[in-house]
Formats: sequence, C-alpha cells, structure tokens
Amino acid sequence: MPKEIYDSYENMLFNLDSAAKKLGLDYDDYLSLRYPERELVVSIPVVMDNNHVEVFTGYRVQYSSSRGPCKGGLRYSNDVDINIVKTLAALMTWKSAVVNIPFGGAKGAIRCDPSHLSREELKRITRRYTAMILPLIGPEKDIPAPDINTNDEVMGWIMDTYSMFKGYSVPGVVTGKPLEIGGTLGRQGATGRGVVYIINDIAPLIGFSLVGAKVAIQGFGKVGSILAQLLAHQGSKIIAVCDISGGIYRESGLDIDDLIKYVNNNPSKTIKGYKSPGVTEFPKEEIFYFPVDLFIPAAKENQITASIAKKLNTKIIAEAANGPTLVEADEILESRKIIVIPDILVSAGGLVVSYFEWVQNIQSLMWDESEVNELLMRIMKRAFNEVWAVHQQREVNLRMAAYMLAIDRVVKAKKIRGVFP
Ligand SMILES: NC(=O)c1ccc[n+]([C@@H]2O[C@H](COP(=O)([O-])OP(=O)(O)OC[C@H]3O[C@@H](n4cnc5c(N)ncnc54)[C@H](O)[C@@H]3O)[C@@H](O)[C@H]2O)c1
Repeated sequence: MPKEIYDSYENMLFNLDSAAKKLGLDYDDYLSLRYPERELVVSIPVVMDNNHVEVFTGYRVQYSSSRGPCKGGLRYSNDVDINIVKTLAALMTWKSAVVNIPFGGAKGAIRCDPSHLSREELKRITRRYTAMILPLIGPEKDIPAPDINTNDEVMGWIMDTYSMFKGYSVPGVVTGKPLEIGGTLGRQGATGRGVVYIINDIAPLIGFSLVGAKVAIQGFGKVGSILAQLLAHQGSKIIAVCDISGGIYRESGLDIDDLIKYVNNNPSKTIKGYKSPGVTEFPKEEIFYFPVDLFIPAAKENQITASIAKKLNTKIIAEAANGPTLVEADEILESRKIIVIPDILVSAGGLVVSYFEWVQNIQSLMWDESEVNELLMRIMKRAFNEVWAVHQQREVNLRMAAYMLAIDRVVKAKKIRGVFP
C-alpha cells in the first residue's frame, strides 16, 4: 500500500517506477526519465491598463526530447508552480509515446488569473512570456498549444511574437492556432473527440453501452463541453456537470447544446446562472457523488483523492483531464473494480491533432476535416489496442499498461541514441 501521496510529481514518479519495475528495466536505462531535461522560470514584467507595472511568473519545462521535439500546452492559472508544470511535462512525454507520435513532452504556465485581466493585458503578458522563452521554442524544438485558460487567440499571439523575432512567419511554432494563420480543421474538440473514440473502443470489451448511460462531468471548458456534446449526441444522459462556478443537475439529462450556447454567451464563460426546467444547482465539490455509469474529470489535476475514490459511484472513469487521480485513489478504485481509462491514453486526441497541424505547417499543406478525424480515430484505436493488449497479457490495470507501453518506447529511443557525450 503506497503512502498518501499528494505531490503530483511524486505521484507521476510512483507510476513511472512501478512501470519500470514491471518492465524489468535497468535503473541505468530509465534513471534520467525521473528528471526533466530543462526547466525555465521567467519573470514577466507587464504594464497593466492602469499604467503600473506588475511582474508575473512563467514556466516552461521540457521533460524529454528523446523521441522528437518537445510538445505540450500552455496554462494560465494562479494554481501553478514548477512542480505541477514538471509533472504535466512528464505526462505529455508518456502521452506522445502511448499514441506513438514523434514528439517528446513539455508544458508551460503563467501564474495569473485571466478572469481578472483585460484582453490587452493578457496579450502583453503572452507576448513578453513568448519573448522570454524564445530561445527554447520553435518547430524543431518545442511547440506550445492551448491548455487551461488559453485558446487559439493566445496561440496566435505567440505565433506572431515568435515570427516577429525571426523576421518571417513560423506557423509551426505553436498548434491550436486560428485556421487563418495555419491552424488545422478538427483541432478544436479533438481532445473530447478522442475521449469518445476510446470509450467506444472499450465499451464492447467490458459490456458497456453509451446509449442511455448516465454521465457526470467535472469541468465544462474546451474539453469537457465538447465531449459532453458528443456523448449526448450518442445517446448518453449527461445528468450532472460542474465548472469553477458550481454544478447543475437534471435526472433526465441536461440539454448540452443549449448549455454550450449559454456558456458561450455568458461573459464569465461559465455555467453560472443557467436555468432550464428540471435543472437544479449543487456545490461543485459534490460532482463526484452522483450515481452514474461514467464519470469524467475534465477540469484539472489531483481531483480524485483517496476519500473521493471511496465514495465515487460509477463503473468507469475516463480521465480527460491530465493527472486527475492520485496514486492512493488508484488502488481504491481498482479494489472497487471501477475501470479507470488513464489520461495518457484517453486525453491524447488534442496532442494527435496538434501533431497533424504541425505536419501540415512544415509541409505547407491543408487537410480536410474528414482526413483529420479519420486519422485521429485510427491513431487512437491503434493506441487503445496496444494498451489493451498489455493490460491483458501482463494482467495489469489500464494505467499501468499505458505507462509500460510509453516507458518502454521512451527508454528504447534513449538507448538507441545513447547517453551524450
Ligand atoms: N485543451 C486540450 O487540448 C487538452 C488536451 C488534453 C488534456 N487537457 C486537460 O483537460 C483539462 C481541461 O482543459 P481545458 O483545455 O478544457 O481547459 P479550460 O480552461 O477550457 O476548461 C477548464 C474547465 O474546468 C473548470 N474548472 C477549473 N477548476 C475547477 C474546479 N476546481 N472544479 C470544477 N471545475 C473546474 C473550469 O471552470 C472550466 O470549465 C486540463 O486538465 C487539461 O490539462 C486539455
């Protein structure tokens, strides 16, 4: 029984070490995977709208480039530090390896609360941050993408800032950009779509059907809202959702299309104030306790603790968020026979379509949306089948199977390249 681990990096290391042990790896072969390759902390002075200067802290961590350029999102939140950025960068490394695309892993963040910043302030923060991490990023080095509280517009500012320094347009420096400047069709919603593809893959193997399934979702942002919509369109009943502002419930299932329209028009971009017949409100912390068939964390890391794992009333958890489940919770969920589809597999859709965007950028090509979606489905299915095979052959849970697949691939790449010098 592992000790209670609340440190997200320790949590990730526990999974890494366990997978390495199961794979029978030599410590020398995987030791360097316990450390990020590079960590940068920057101070970002910005002239605010009131003409005073404020200084924000930014991070960029490149965890591994063994399998290709580093790749990972950029997050704006007051709730970040170097530790969480390191963890998320490691998870990106494993995620790229699980879906077997030629990227390493990275993550970035700026400690700020975007809900208290004007658009112009956000733009200045983004541009200065980009300038400060400029030596580290680029299409061959490290390619940021949207994450919590960042979007295509922010990616556009990064692309422009980088391009101004270079003196020519470099669309491949970021993914998740607006279409007009080299974004790809199908990127928005790709993570949610990938989650639904994987649930459809696993369903027949575990005797589960999405039609009529009761679902609760934590987080109603870029990922949570789209997957809610796709699941509802497939016949699931989304009975409860919550975001930072609170939760809403309807026994017969929420009208997700209507809710998305409401959130998009709500200045706070939250579900706060949503009214519809039969809909009741609840405190967001209660999202875990509804009796459902499928629970989807789609908000942030470290949400499913041991005490929550004891009370969760679901058959399946699909981890759309990165790192939502703590190690000690994993053990409890396993003993309760709750199936956990791990983040590094199920939430890889955005990463895969980011890869397509990068490929289109460096080849100056533009793919159809159907091409993007078909190839996404194929890559997600391949990854699912590979994880499922390890799960069956090695008799390990799906998280361990995904980690084993990923670590094996990264270690092989490292061994082929050797330790420099
Ligand atoms: N954007 C992507 O392509 C992508 C890809 C893979 C994984 N992820 C992960 O998915 C998660 C969500 O990312 P996103 O891009 O949708 O971000 P987002 O900023 O668009 O949405 C985040 C949502 O979570 C809600 N939230 C935040 N704190 C909460 C709390 N304490 N309780 C309940 N709800 C809370 C917010 O209100 C919002 O609805 C993150 O863990 C992110 O790392 C995102």
